Amino acid sequence: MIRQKIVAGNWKMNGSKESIVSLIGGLLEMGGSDSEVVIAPSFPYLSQVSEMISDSALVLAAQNVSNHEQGAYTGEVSVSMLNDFGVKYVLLGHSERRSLYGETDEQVATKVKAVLDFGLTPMLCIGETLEERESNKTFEVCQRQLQAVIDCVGVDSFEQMVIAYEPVWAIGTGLSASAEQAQDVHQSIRSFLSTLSESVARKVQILYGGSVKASTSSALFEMPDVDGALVGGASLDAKEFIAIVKTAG
Ligand SMILES: O=C(CO)COP(=O)(O)O
Repeated sequence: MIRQKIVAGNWKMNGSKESIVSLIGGLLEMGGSDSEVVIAPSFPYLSQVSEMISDSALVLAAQNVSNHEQGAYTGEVSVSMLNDFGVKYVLLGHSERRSLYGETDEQVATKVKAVLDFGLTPMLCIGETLEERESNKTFEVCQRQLQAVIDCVGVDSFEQMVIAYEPVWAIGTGLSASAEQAQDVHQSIRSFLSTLSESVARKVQILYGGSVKASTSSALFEMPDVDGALVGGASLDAKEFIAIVKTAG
């Protein structure tokens, strides 16, 4: 089964009206790619970015969403609002949301459901902390985070989702997992899913995230179960991000 690679840039809480013009300008010079190239700006810039990329192959993502449809939820943003701006993917369960804003596995699962119900695509982030890795709990943690979503939406829904494995110790630290470490976890995620659904396990794209740079991405992309990358810091530099996209082929 050939799975298309996805290279996604999570801009996190970075950028301004002005800086985005030059970042997108740089990305628009990239030319064609066999991979799907995705960018996730902060909410206030979705409109601006959506307009700037409308004639390109770049795909829009959001970094979070509410699990409610509408109403008295001050400060929240609904899936239908994201849909208005042509968003395709929604990052959910990013470790920064889990650790800094207390999102639980169950809350993440209800957000996944809201996104799926509207026909957009969740990009579900999972991954272990350094402490969990050192106590050999990497897979247990990933499986628990996946299971909460499976319990809520069923395993078949994973055909309409993307998984991003992001070990917390590799995020923003400059210390990427090695290609072999990533492959190891991606393979165990896929084999766990295959016990529930062969077809989901074959189809679901599993991205790696955590200090991805152009100098490390080609080794990662050569791994059979690594279907792309979720890039943080390096996605704020058009040249570096394009270089990563190029290594995906
Ligand atoms: O969290 C990440 C992407 O969602 C990874 O961030 P860095 O690439 O900056 O480590």
